[in-house]
Amino acid sequence: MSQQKNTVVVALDFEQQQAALNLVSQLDPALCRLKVGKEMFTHFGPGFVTQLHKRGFDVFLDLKFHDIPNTVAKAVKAAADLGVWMVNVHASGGTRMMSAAREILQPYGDSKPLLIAVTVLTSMEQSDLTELGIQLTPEQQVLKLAGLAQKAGLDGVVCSAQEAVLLKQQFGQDFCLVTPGIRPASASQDDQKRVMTPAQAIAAGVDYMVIGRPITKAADPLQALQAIYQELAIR
Ligand SMILES: O=c1ccn([C@@H]2O[C@H](COP(=O)(O)O)[C@@H](O)[C@H]2O)c(=O)[nH]1
Repeated sequence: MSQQKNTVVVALDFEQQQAALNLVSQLDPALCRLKVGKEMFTHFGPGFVTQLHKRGFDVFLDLKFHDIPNTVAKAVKAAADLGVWMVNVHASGGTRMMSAAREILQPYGDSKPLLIAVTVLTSMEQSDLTELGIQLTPEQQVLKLAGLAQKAGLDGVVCSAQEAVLLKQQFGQDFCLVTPGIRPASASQDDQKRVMTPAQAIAAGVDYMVIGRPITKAADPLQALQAIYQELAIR
């Protein structure tokens, strides 16, 4: 288990910018990274990301781009120009789309963001795939999409921690696994389906755990984050 990594990425999903900044002011860039998703980016735009950067945080821009290759590549370039630490696209956009996203980042060299592909959303279970006409289990579908992401040269995938052991075996330790759907044992599952506790996720080998509501809706968010690290016994 890594003693160094800043493994928790706090998902900032707030309607009010000030509410998010109030939480951020309690946090430390040495303790966690931050994720900005569709809700806050649609409300507050790149300026919100810049504010987080000015406070010293690494930002995962979780916009899950899914479009034609040219459009996705240009959007990924815009994210790189914004200076984000991590950006993502949907693996179901296909290998050509993912390759275009990777290629446009090449001129950024060492300063390019990690480029990650979303496999099967952690809110989805077998019946959701069946409804879409996909005859594979979530694990099989994740494996298939992760294979496409690796072939396209991406840095890793968003998946459930439930798939982590298999993915690390299949694609190697350097293939980065980013896992939402993390729930401390006492927390509500909310709309997540494929969940694991923080300790289970780390034991399974995930690199970064995305955690939102169990921290952001807690009466004392900093205490909730610290309790997660205590559970992992790495802080
Ligand atoms: O498969 C996915 C991909 C992204 N997410 C995002 O992660 C957070 C999870 O928040 P919680 O409050 O901890 O459920 C949220 O921003 C999602 O958009 C995901 O959950 N699953």
